[in-house]
Amino acid sequence: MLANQPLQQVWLLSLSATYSKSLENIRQWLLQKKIDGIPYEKADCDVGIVLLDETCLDESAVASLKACLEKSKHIIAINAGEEILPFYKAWELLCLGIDDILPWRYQEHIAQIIQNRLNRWSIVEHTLESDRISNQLIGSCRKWKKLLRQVVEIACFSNAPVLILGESGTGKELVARLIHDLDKRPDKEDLVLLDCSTIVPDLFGSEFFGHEKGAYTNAVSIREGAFALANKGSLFLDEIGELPLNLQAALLRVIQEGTYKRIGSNQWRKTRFRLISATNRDLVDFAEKGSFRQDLLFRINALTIQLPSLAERKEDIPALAAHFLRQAMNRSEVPDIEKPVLEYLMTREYRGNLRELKQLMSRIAYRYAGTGALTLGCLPEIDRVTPTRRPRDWQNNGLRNAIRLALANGVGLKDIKRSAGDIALEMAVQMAEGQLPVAAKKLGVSERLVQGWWKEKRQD
Ligand SMILES: Nc1ncnc2c1ncn2[C@@H]1O[C@H](COP(=O)(O)OP(=O)(O)OP(=O)(O)O)[C@@H](O)[C@H]1O
Repeated sequence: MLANQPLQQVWLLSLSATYSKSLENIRQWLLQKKIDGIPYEKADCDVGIVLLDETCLDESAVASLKACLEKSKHIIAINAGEEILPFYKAWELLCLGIDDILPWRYQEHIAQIIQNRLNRWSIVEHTLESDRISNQLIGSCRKWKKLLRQVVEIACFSNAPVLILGESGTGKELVARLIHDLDKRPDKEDLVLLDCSTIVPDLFGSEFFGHEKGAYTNAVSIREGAFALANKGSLFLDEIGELPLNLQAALLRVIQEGTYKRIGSNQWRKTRFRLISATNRDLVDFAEKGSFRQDLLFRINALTIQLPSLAERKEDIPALAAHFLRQAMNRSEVPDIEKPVLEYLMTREYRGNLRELKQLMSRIAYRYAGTGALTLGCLPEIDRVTPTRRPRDWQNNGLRNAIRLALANGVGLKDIKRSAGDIALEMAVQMAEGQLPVAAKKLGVSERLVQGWWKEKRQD
């Protein structure tokens, strides 16, 4: 039974030296409560319980917390102080990635809350290791793993409508299918998929509601619509942002009440499905401009999942490339990908995200000569970076998106310049395999500058 398997280990840490005594008391107390996994004290395990008080959130405490977050999948903070944490401090902790902040004052509930959280996370972690996920949803970067945890938790523990956001080709349909597959309803039926961008307006009613015989000239027999077909299962409305305004109103009632009438019938019918919607549009902006109904938006996004673009998870490109190559070659063993090809794959722009990488890998597979590693020669003409294309294109290579995101988050020009410089230095050193003079040459700067930067970085 998954639920009975504890997470591997739970460790405890005090962020304040003055709290080490209280930490020991709390540890003893948790031990008495026989919570699974406690007491391990290694700092590189699944769950951390961090003891803090409101006075100890200084720079060094935040740095320790960040280090803990690097090592653990989940962190619960126990606030041992007398006072409730001020909102801005609690918010700071949540933004850092802390899962929950429990006030020690509510001691009678803490053990049960921790145990419940551990049980839930245990199920999530074991599900993440299943073949269904590890063989089909490739990626191991922190951002992707965190997102998958969120998806699994939603799928296993909630029936609320889910809205999946993300650029085209980021895996929205794949995630929708995963949510349906992991849904634990005992009487679960099928997933019904409707692409809202392809529905002909005249057929909209029939597609969603179904029709009676004779309802239209061509309605020669009864037709079940998507609401009936999705009963007890899930309804996936892909590209929901493309649904015309007049058609959005018709969706409201069935989503809210679970009742609908077939076209040409006066009889109310019941349906019960999990609604999953997806879009690459900014629906909040659409709603503000009046092209998407605000009330529909509230109903479809009880839970929101934001998928990262491929540019935001570059570390996953080698694993994804190998996965798509395996699919394209239709075999489990695939050739090694030579370093220059990997470098090309890592630095290239992917406007179509994972779908574009997938297509590229099938083009590369097609050119593979059948033996040895994949070399640059396997790149089709169309994918080759020519010197004339490079200068014009390099800025589009995710940089514009990154700057847009930085500005939207209030990051100023000074920090943008510093970060861009740091990244350029880091990459050049990486590409030069640690040889600082070579990196300096690549960057067109003095060796002294690179050495100075390197020294500073190592001190950090
Ligand atoms: N994490 C992943 N691991 C492996 N394959 C993936 C992953 N994410 C997406 N893919 C593959 O990438 C392709 C695009 O994914 P999908 O169709 O789910 O994207 P989408 O966001 O729904 O696209 P669109 O918005 O254009 O409909 C599919 O072939 C899918 O199998």
